[in-house]
Amino acid sequence: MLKKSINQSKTRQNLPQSTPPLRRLINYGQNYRTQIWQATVCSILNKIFDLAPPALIGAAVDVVVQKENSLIGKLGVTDVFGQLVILSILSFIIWGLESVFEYAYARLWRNLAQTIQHELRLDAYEHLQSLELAYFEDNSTGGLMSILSDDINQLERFLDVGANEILQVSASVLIIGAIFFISTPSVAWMAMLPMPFIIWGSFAFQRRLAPRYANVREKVSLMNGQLANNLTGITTIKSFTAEAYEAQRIAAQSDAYRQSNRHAIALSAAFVPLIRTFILFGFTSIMLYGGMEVVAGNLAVGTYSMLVFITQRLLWPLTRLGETMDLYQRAMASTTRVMNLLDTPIAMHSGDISLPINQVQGELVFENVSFAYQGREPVIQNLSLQIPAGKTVAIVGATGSGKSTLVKLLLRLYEIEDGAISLDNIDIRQLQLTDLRRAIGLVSQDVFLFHGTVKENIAYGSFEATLPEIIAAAEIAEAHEFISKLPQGYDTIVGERGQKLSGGQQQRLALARAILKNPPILILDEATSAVDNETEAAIVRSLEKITQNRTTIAIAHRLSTIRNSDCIYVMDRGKLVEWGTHDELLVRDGIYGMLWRVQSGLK
Ligand SMILES: Nc1ncnc2c1ncn2[C@@H]1O[C@H](COP(=O)(O)OP(=O)(O)OP(=O)(O)O)[C@@H](O)[C@H]1O
Repeated sequence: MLKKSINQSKTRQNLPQSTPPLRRLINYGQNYRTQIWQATVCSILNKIFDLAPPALIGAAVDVVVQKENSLIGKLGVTDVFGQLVILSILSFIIWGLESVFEYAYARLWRNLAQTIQHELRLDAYEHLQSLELAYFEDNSTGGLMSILSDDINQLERFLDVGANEILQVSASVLIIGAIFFISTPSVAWMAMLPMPFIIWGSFAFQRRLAPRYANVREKVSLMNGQLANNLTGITTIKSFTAEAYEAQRIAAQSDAYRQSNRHAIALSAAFVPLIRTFILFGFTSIMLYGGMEVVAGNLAVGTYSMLVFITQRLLWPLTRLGETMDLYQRAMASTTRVMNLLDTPIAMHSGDISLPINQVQGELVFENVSFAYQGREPVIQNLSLQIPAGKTVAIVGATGSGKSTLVKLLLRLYEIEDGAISLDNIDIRQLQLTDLRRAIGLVSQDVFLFHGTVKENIAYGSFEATLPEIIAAAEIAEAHEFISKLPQGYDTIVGERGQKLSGGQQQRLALARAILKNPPILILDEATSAVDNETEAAIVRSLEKITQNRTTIAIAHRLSTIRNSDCIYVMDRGKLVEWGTHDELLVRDGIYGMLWRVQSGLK
């Protein structure tokens, strides 16, 4: 299924963002052309059979008034009862077919709506996952959530009923218009008179409603952003007793949403009454003029009653156009947002060179690397560093000096501006992204645990791992003991973001996760900062075994944990200022020497 949707997104062409949303949607839906045609045919056939009863009523009146001279009578059945029997049989057939096609179109449209919303959500999610981190920094989680859920649901609602409604109203107008012009050309123009006004009115409404609904979607997104942020930060809200303040902020966002909806409702509610006025004009004209024509003997009674019925069938459904238009406009506002997401270009492209994990040696070279976050001062400047395969190096330096940024550049979470980073002499931009990232195990400063069990969280990324392997990794990370004491051991649920565990416990699970991944390159970014000194010492001891013959980069503020590294690099404001072993750096007596003295209490 995943593969299918990837292929589907490949077959559609990217249209410019200025393209009308409906065209963008049709372009997206080209893979469903067959289903759309089938559903369209069923909708139209259903409408045709739905329009037949007025003709039957007209024929029945014709039979009882004209008797053997009726239309059916002229076909050869002179007996009135026989004529009525024929009409009854016809009614059965017509109503039966109408029901069959109603079932068919409802099933087809509704399933199509489900399929398109499912595929669109998957496509949008997969695309979102491929976007670079900077995109997520510029867009709120809540806002993106509202695109993936609300906006896509809005589209589903329109496809569910709206598309059929538009088709059937159009079919009614065409069929009934044709009947009118064929049967009674003299009064046909009267029934058609309101049409140009209705069409003009609909377009005028659409134009004015579109920006109002775009505004509604924008406000929903802002409100969801705020809600998601507050739910994530609920502990902070409580600890700062900011509940009233936050409730007020949500009230303001919710009110802005309400106001934007009011603005849209003010216009959309006026649509139906306005259309009704036009319709009334057409309906009463037919009734008056047609009636007078019957009295004058220019029009048959049967034709007259059919005309009155059919005018009503033609014009009244147009009042429903208001609701459909509403659904349509909302859906188009949502389509624009979903399509904009789908058309956001992927800035980070994978290279072509494959480097299977079992062939990685682990030699890393940074060569004159420079980097700045978007719109910020440079964070890394002209930095060069070489890590031989299998060695352990440490990076230390003041907070904000760019250590974590270096790791993000190595993982290609951001693209460097200048210079080059290579793994085993291959520029990482030429490597397949998945191969590069599979080769690296990262325990980052901010641990993220998923809602699920301890076991699942350790095995995240190593989905095939067996329980003994998971336990072995947990033992190295000094996590086995506390896990065993949890109520359900390895099956204990950790809660969203791991909130049912302490900071140190979360960190050890993340460490176990990286150890289980068994990558040729291991990066420990403050991996033990949240555990006590004793546990940290135990972890460092067990890590010493597993970091042998594995390229390891350790970032740490507590220098005692990295003193045995093969080389220690000291960073200061984006540059490497000192490097060497622990002893060499102490002799040098620079920044490292000073930091060491402070931490070991010598000064
Ligand atoms: N996503 C980002 N967008 C903009 N600026 C950023 C971003 N991430 C980090 N920075 C900035 O880049 C600089 C380096 O950050 P980095 O996280 O690399 O420092 P660090 O040395 O790892 O610090 P610490 O020891 O506190 O973890 C900081 O000034 C920070 O404000």
